[in-house]
Amino acid sequence: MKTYVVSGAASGIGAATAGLLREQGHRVITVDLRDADVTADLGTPEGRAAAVAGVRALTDVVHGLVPAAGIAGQTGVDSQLVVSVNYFGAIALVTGLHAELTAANGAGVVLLASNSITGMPGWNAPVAQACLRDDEATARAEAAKVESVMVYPSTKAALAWWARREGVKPEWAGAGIRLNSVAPGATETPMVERMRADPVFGPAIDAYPTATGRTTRPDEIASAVAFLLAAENIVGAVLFVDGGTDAMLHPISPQGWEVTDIEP
Ligand SMILES: NC(=O)c1ccc[n+]([C@@H]2O[C@H](COP(=O)([O-])OP(=O)(O)OC[C@H]3O[C@@H](n4cnc5c(N)ncnc54)[C@H](O)[C@@H]3O)[C@@H](O)[C@H]2O)c1
Repeated sequence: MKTYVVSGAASGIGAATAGLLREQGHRVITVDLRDADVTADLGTPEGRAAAVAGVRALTDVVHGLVPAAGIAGQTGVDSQLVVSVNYFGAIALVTGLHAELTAANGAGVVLLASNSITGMPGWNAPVAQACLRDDEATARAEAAKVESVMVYPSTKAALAWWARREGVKPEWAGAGIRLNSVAPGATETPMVERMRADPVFGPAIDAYPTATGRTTRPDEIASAVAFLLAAENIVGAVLFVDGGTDAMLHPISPQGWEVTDIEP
């Protein structure tokens, strides 16, 4: 039995992930605004500190961490809150639990990115850059200039890039901690229901093509997360789970080479 920490576990993908890990016989410590072992607001520095302290009070060892708490960018949602919850709330859990992850001697971390990182190419770069400099004040200031819908993919691109950049460093890979990301497409959770109800951006949700002809179920994301948690030699991967949307829109791998480069 391993001990996993899942944030955002009160709903959607986090709930499905916590459920699957429990079914597999593991202990799961949940973190959320509500209905969780550790109740904390990951949108504030105080809340993040309380979340880390709350988890530490329950365990000395964390075999895997899934920071799934997040909010969508949509009409009426504060762009700055999207930055603070989605990026800084997730990274604070990972860095704050470094000692407990190291103690596992082979831990996995799976960040929740999004296929919007390639599906919405106009996302705001200054926000992502400030996130990656760990500069929350600038990231929030840049976010305040744009619609939250374009800030959302910035935070998700920054998460995926952080896992690739940091994942190969001695303090993570050398400590046996594998950092990876899952990039879901539209997944049938309360978040996507709220986005569909958005009068401006709602229609876009179901406008993206999929090769499978359907959106993704939360349990399908949970399976991919559980796979990456257990995959012992995968580092810095960005695993798209989106029915083929990314492959259809962009015949370019995350490594930067084009599929046409290797075709005869
Ligand atoms: N559903 C999708 O289509 C989709 C697609 C790509 C990525 N994602 C990502 O997957 C993750 C889970 O999304 P979901 O669809 O399950 O959403 P959801 O709204 O169903 O669940 C999100 C959870 O995060 C929690 N949360 C929100 N703000 C918080 C805060 N400040 N502090 C602590 N907890 C907080 C909520 O209480 C909720 O339980 C998110 O990071 C989201 O961006 C979702």
